[in-house]
Amino acid sequence: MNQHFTATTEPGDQAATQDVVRLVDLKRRFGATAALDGISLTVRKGEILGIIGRSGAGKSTLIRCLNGLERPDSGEVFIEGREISRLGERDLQPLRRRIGMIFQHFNLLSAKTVEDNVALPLKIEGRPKAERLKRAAELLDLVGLSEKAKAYPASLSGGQKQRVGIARALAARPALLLSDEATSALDPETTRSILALLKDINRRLGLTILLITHEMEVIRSIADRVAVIDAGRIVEEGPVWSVFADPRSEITRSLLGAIRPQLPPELAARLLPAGGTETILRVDVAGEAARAPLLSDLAAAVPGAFRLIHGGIDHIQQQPVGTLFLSIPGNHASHLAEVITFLKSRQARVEVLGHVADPV
Ligand SMILES: Nc1ncnc2c1ncn2[C@@H]1O[C@H](COP(=O)(O)OP(=O)(O)OP(=O)(O)O)[C@@H](O)[C@H]1O
Repeated sequence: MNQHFTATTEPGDQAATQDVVRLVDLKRRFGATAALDGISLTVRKGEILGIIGRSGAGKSTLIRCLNGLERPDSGEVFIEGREISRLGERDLQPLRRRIGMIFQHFNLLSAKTVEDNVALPLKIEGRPKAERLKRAAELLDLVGLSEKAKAYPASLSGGQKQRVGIARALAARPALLLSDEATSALDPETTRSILALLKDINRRLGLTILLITHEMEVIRSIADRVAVIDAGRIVEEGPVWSVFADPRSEITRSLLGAIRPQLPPELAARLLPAGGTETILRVDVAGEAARAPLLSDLAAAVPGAFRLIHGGIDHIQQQPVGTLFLSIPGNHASHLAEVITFLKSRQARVEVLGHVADPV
């Protein structure tokens, strides 16, 4: 497994007791398929952890192990420090309430009003009606839907339905909000507003969120850390900005796909494997390397022209992350080697993409 940073918590220390979820070497097979093949992972209090993987990677099996609907063949599932994977139904029920869930298709009850949907978890807990209605009103205010309290789900837009879903998931004051592809059925603008709401609730209430998704854009918008799973294993894990800046596994690169900066197609089509009069470099920078005046320093350090032909610096989690595409004119191996050595000395990652016959 590629580890972008090492865990700093030791069992028993203060930070470890702050873990809302801890999975230890979780395994679950279905016949010949290893749906979970040794997953170890923690969700720390107050953080947003994203789990991303392609279809069949093991995400649903992981969720079912978390809420006790599936028993792992081996390994442990701790929720707020309590191991749940061998508990019976009766002991599981109160622990399940510690996890609020939101779903792709909202799962609202169509015959109940918005406020009754939101209050449902409290009704199941046997809370008095006055308390349920007060809490539902507070939560509808939190998600910006107070005026819809008496409406029925059918009269709401997808985004409004998901806001109701979020309010309902929070009703019983869970320790963890588990979002299972919660924006996958929404258009991009509604997705942005739901993600902004989740981030806002995370900041204001310190709510811990586990986001399960197959979309990197979702991870990029709000997650603090990301774990990439494939074939039941974690193939890469780290702070979102660092995984975006330096994806180590092929699966992560492929999931990043179009949201990783690329050379424009018309330029990419002109690339030759050898020869040509200019060399095209891809230069990836992040963190300190992206804050430094890299290009002016390059110009000062290595005589000879270069041109910036595409790219720029973006920000993920307040960290600069960027990709610059440079054209190095002339076909002098020693000059090119000097440019590359300089860029690498500044912690940039450099890739020779190819050569072009005519100036870009
Ligand atoms: N009950 C089951 N019986 C047999 N095979 C199963 C069962 N549940 C899951 N699997 C297999 O385990 C693997 C992981 O499935 P899982 O549903 O956890 O993946 P996923 O990442 O949630 O996929 P998707 O995004 O498509 O929902 C898949 O190969 C799947 O076919």
